[in-house]
Amino acid sequence: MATPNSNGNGPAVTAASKALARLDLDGHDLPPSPAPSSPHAGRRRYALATELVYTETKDQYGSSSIPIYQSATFKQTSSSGGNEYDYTRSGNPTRTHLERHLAKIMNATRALAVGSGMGALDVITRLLRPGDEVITGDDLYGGTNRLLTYLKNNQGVVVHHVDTTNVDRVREVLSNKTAMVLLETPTNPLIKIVDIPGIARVSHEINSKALVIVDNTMLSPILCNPLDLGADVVYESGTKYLSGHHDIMAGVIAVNDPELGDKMYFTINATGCGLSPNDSFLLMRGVKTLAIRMEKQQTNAQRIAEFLESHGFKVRYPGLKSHPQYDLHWAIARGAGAVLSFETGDVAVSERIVEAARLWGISVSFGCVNSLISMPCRMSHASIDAKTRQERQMPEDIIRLCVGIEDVDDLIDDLSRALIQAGAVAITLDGFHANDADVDGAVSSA
Ligand SMILES: Cc1ncc(COP(=O)(O)O)c(C=O)c1O
Ligand SMILES: N[C@@H](CCSC[C@H](N)C(=O)O)C(=O)O
Repeated sequence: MATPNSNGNGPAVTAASKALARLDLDGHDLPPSPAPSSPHAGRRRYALATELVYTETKDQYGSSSIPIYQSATFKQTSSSGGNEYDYTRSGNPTRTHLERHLAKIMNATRALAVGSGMGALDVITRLLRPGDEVITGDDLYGGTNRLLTYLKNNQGVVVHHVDTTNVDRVREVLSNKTAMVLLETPTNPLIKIVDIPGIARVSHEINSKALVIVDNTMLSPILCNPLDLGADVVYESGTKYLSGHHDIMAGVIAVNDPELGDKMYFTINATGCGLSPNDSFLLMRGVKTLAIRMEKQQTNAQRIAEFLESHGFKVRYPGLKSHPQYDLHWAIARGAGAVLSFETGDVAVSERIVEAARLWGISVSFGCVNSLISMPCRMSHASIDAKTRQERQMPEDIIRLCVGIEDVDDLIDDLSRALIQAGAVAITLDGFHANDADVDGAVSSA
């Protein structure tokens, strides 16, 4: 029986609404086979900042934002199925909408959304087989290092940590056993820059089957599209810039090769790590403001990096001309991002600065609207043992700043007060400068 529409002016189930019902939420014709295994990207027509906001949800109510399909299971029209979705582990309309939107902004044909950034790397590394080799950096997010160490110790995977800022170091270990080259740029927390196109070229030349995988968490798609630079797979922690408010955990994978996409979708369905409908909604909402958040965050970060450098601290930030890989960074990215690190030369002083800050929250993570301060060796990278940290030249006193959207003068005032209170600076008639500062010295070697 027909039900009245919202105006009460006649039946809701008209020929037009029946036609609409054959379209999915993005207005695409429903394919005959189940769509969750083959979501396709919308094509980009506008500038990225526009595309971030622009989505079409053509449901029968004209919803402006994607509804949260908070349902584990879906009714079928017959015992053999008939509905596009059957079970949320396998696919959910809110997640599909998000994945299509992400594919569009990541310049991919397919994106997959999972429960965390580490979940994304887990899905990717399940493509590995015992005996496969992975080449990766010697400055990496601690959780990435932990998962790779697990694979090495338990799954028979060989892991080479090399200086990925040098293409020749990667070339030296590439072979027909290389299954993956896993890159992070800028690296977390030393802010080293990696030549994605150079490494992709040499990797594919030496082994056409090697997958070049880029963790794009530090930049996000608004600043870098690794798939356009020769990468085969890009993944990100959606917990960071993509969502932007530290209210969800999420991970995203994007590819252009349909076979790779299908293999990773299989893992997501088989293991049940797909992003929940509610978190898919929140990630979708967050993504829409990515451009404006990043613009403000990196403007603030630039001011703070310049402030610290001008007071004699050794600062690592690709927005500073003193960064030794400044040109390389700007060849692969459209902005410097909002994470920077600096050293004080003394672990106890660093500890006092972090603990004296008020506006800057002492937290791991980054990419959020509020500013954070941390000591990576004790926090985000504590899972890398002290000996390895030392071998990889990770300074124990390094402080990481993850800059948010607050008023930059407030951030600088709070940081200045913390530096003074911690005894990190010598106060002179002209102002203050880092104790024992080599005043010329920003990053002498990254
Ligand atoms: C560079 C980088 N990649 C991946 C991850 C993992 O993301 P998640 O915390 O969402 O699992 C993090 C942080 O956690 C990170 O900093
Ligand atoms: N206890 C966590 C630490 C997460 S660090 C989060 C983020 N990637 C960062 O760099 O701050 C863990 O051990 O994974």
